[in-house]
Amino acid sequence: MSQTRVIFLGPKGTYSHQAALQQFGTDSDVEYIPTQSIPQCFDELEHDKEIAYSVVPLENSTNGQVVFSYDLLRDRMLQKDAKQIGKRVIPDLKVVGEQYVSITHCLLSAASITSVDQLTQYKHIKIYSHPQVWGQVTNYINDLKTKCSNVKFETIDTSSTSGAVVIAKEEQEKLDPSNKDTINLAVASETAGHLNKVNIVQHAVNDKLGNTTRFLVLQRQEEEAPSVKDDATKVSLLTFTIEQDEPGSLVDVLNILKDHSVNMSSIHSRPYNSASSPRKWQYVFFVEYTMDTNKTKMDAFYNQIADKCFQWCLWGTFPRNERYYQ
Ligand SMILES: O=C(O)C(=O)C[C@]1(C(=O)O)C=C[C@@H](O)C=C1
Repeated sequence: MSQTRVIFLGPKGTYSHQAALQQFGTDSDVEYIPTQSIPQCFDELEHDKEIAYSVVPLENSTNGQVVFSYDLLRDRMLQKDAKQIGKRVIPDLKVVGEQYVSITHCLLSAASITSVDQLTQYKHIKIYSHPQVWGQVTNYINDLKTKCSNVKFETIDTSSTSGAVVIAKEEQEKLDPSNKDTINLAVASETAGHLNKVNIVQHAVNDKLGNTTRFLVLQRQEEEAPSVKDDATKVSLLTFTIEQDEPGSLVDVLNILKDHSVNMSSIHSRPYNSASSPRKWQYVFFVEYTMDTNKTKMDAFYNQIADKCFQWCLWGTFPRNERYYQ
């Protein structure tokens, strides 16, 4: 049986890897292929027909949008050569699922320390992690700085959390084991720590318990989406732009959801600057909503959306993750 190839932000041991495993399981007919960056998770799925799915982070319960992913969706709706039918953009990718991963960050070290108290003996502490993490461990890092007030601190962005463990370990192994000048640490999952055989200096360092990241499962538009139970609650993700100088133009769009008893679950925006417009600062809006497809007249709903938008794109209608919401 041919393997289902799934790409995710690697290396193995990232929270994205965990999300992919939650979605597709550990059967031998699934091949998990790590990528170097979130943009690659979009590009490779679009261009490599051997890849079936991609799993990307979208938002975190502590520090909100993973803007890297939002901007990749935004840019695809706005790109000049996007396939368009009237005002509707038809993207090359669609959303077919979601996963929620409990994010429990650990402080990891390749040096032979096992307690934060031992950090005060160093002159320079370098901590590596994915930029989305810093907003989830702000208080923890500040407390560490207070505890090690005479130590120089440096936080360094990496392409992923488990990638941070690999780099911190490589940097630490360049130093003499007796060195007490610099120590290289990482903030990542316990799994990433075990995979890279490094010490867990401290468990659960995220500021908020229940810290969760939501991931989207992407597929190429033309592929057949996985089957969905008829009674499943379905979520839709819609992006759109409006004539922003028309007062009430955003409300006009949101009123369409209200008029059709569509329940909006989230709204976000991301700025963009269109060279073709005299306006310097515009927004793409992202709304997610659940609807009872037996009650909502879908054609009328989307025709009215089209009337009120400048451009719009339906990224997918996919099953709500029942395990997370039960
Ligand atoms: O670096 C990882 O482990 C990822 O899966 C990326 C990512 C993110 O971009 O938000 C996912 C979950 C965490 O919030 C931290 C990083």
